[in-house]
Amino acid sequence: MSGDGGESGTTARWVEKHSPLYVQATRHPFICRIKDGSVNISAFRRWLAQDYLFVREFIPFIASLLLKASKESDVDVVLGGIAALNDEISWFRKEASKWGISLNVVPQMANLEYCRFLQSLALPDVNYSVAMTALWAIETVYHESFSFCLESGSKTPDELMEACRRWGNTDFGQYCCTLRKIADRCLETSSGDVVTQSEEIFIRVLNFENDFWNMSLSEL
Ligand SMILES: Cc1ncc(CNC=O)c(N)n1
Repeated sequence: MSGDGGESGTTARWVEKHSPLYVQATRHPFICRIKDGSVNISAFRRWLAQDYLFVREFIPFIASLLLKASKESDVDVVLGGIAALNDEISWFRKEASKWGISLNVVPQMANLEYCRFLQSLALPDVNYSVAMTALWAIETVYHESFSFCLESGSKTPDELMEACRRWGNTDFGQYCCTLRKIADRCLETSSGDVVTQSEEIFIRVLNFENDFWNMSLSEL
């Protein structure tokens, strides 16, 4: 991170300021149990089906960012994110069939609420900096969580490695780093009101991610 501004930008200050919440979202018991090999496979199966529904809702949200981006390089980055989702949707279908899971499930409350939040952020009047902060936070929580399961010494079960690599790999980490730089650049020239709104959105994303993991762990 050193030298790329990662320590000094607005987003880095927020991660520091809200670190208990950030750690809760990125080192959740669901993730820790994947990493130590003790995860209940039925929890993983529940997560997979629910996350597929989430990703379906994530597509219109990221498409809304494509419409709002004006800088050519931002358009390229967001377009890359959309292209990756195309591959991701195929992966969910393949993974579901491997596990014998139906993707035609009812969204649970935590998922419904998170998806409703995404829909509200996709509205045309939502500021670009606010929406970009959300995209950075959503992607970064997944990267930080799943890359943790790939660290040496992890006992991540073999059959879960593909999921962990999908969001934990260094290319995805690079994408998150690029999103962070875009968000920081936008926030630098945003009004105080927009900066405040963006920080609130960051906090809400962390809470939604935490609730999503809780939902995946809960016995139903
Ligand atoms: C709940 C949640 N948060 C973030 C991501 C990662 N983004 C796209 O895949 C995800 N799949 N699910």
